[in-house]
Amino acid sequence: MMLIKKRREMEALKLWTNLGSSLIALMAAWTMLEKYLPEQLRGIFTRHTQKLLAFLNPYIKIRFPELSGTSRYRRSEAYVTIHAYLTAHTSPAAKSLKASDTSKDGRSLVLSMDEDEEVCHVFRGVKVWWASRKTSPKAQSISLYPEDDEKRFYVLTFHKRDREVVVGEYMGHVLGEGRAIVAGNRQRKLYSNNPTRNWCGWSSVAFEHPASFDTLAMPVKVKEGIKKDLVKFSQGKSYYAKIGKPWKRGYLLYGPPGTGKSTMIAAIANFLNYDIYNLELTTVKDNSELIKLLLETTGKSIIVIEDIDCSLDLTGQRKSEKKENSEDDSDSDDDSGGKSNNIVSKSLKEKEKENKSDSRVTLSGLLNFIDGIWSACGGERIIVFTTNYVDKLDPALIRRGRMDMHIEMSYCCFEAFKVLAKNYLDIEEHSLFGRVKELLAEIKMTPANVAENLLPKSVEDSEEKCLRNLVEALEKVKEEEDGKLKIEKKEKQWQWIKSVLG
Ligand SMILES: Nc1ncnc2c1ncn2[C@@H]1O[C@H](COP(=O)(O)OP(=O)(O)OP(=O)(O)O)[C@@H](O)[C@H]1O
Ligand SMILES: [Mg+2]
Repeated sequence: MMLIKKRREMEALKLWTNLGSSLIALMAAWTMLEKYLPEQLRGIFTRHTQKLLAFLNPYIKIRFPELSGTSRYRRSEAYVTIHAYLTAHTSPAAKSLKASDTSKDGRSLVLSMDEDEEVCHVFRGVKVWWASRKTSPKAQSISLYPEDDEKRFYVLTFHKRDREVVVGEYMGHVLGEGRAIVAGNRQRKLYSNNPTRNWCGWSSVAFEHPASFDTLAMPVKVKEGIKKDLVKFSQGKSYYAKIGKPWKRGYLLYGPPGTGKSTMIAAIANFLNYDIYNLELTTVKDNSELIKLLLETTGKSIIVIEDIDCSLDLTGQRKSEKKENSEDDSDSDDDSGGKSNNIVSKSLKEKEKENKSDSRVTLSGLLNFIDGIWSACGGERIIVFTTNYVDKLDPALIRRGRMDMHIEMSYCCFEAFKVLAKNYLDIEEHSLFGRVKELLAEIKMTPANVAENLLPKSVEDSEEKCLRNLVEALEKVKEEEDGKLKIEKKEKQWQWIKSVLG
């Protein structure tokens, strides 16, 4: 694609535009005059004037307003995409530029076309002109935020004989490339649902977690399997459409605390370049609020419910207790029918949260959220549940098809330790590795614990020192466990003697 800007052509275009404007002025004068003309003459004259205008001006204009028609504050996707495309392609040609510091790293300047700047592009021999414009607020109106009242838009002008190429191929090219640029520049976000008194919705911060699959300590085979599954999913738009399934996938991550479940979520988000919506179920009022939150999420995102086993009390028992407390507090969204409402049997953590939660979200509401009709809106979403107690979850919640992948995050094995040693100490081999391997085969230590022992505690700490710290910690755990085993053995022997002696 060639980029050129020819003054003469622009001037010719302006001439046509000016001519058009003069005719429009004439039309305006005519509108005033036509009141005084007889009815029959009025129609004829108007028709002919419009034909003359179309004949004299062979150019077609398409306007792309910044704000979409449906919402005053929502930027139109077409405008954003075109802006990205023009910013990438226009800067060398345009003479009047606007600088902003919104590049992804926040360090370099981004130059884009300034308002009232125009550029000419040639696409497959067809010339088009892009102009950046804005309309200012009416002089009489007073606004606290005058900038908000300015309406920006792009205007695309082309000859009517090129209409087919421009509207079809050229716009396809601009939107396709623009979307790719927007995706590449996108600052990913971490959303959380923070209800205030009158408002329930998502608030966001920039997502900057550095975790990746390379830094994740777990067996390579498992990691590769997950990566392949994610790639297949993210490229599966047409496949999902073909098999008639909403384009989403459920992951259940389970395992003891400190085995990397949350870290895995961050690694997935970084791997796929997705946003994260961290859903705190205990603050969701009821099932309809849950659906509302779902509908507000965008595609290319991961919806996370951490510690699903203690996020909510959905037990039938509690439900009836609640009803006793407030008879008229019936939940119209609770359409669970005969379905079991026992998501989990109560855990300690869950009991702790019990008093804090005013949520009336039910299991059926949650199932509806995961794969009801609404769940198909938006597409390209991954839903992740994490739990420390997978056995306590209701099988309906985690059955295949809902939670497609069940991934166990477990204690640190030697393979996982090697990843941590590479990350934390930048070493791949050491004489102490053999001892670490022996110990890890015998005792259970979480990756979080291993990582903490490997972390240098001062600038003087060498790799050797950190590895020794780990070996000492592992040996200490082994001693404790051996001691416990001895006591248990003695206890059993004592019980046996007691039973023999009667
Ligand atoms: N598999 C792992 N690979 C790399 N680092 C890990 C891994 N597991 C734990 N860590 C380290 O331990 C810290 C805690 O891990 P993380 O929060 O991911 O655990 P978790 O399984 O989510 O725990 P919880 O069940 O308590 O939420 C992380 O910040 C990370 O540094
Ligand atoms: Mg966690």
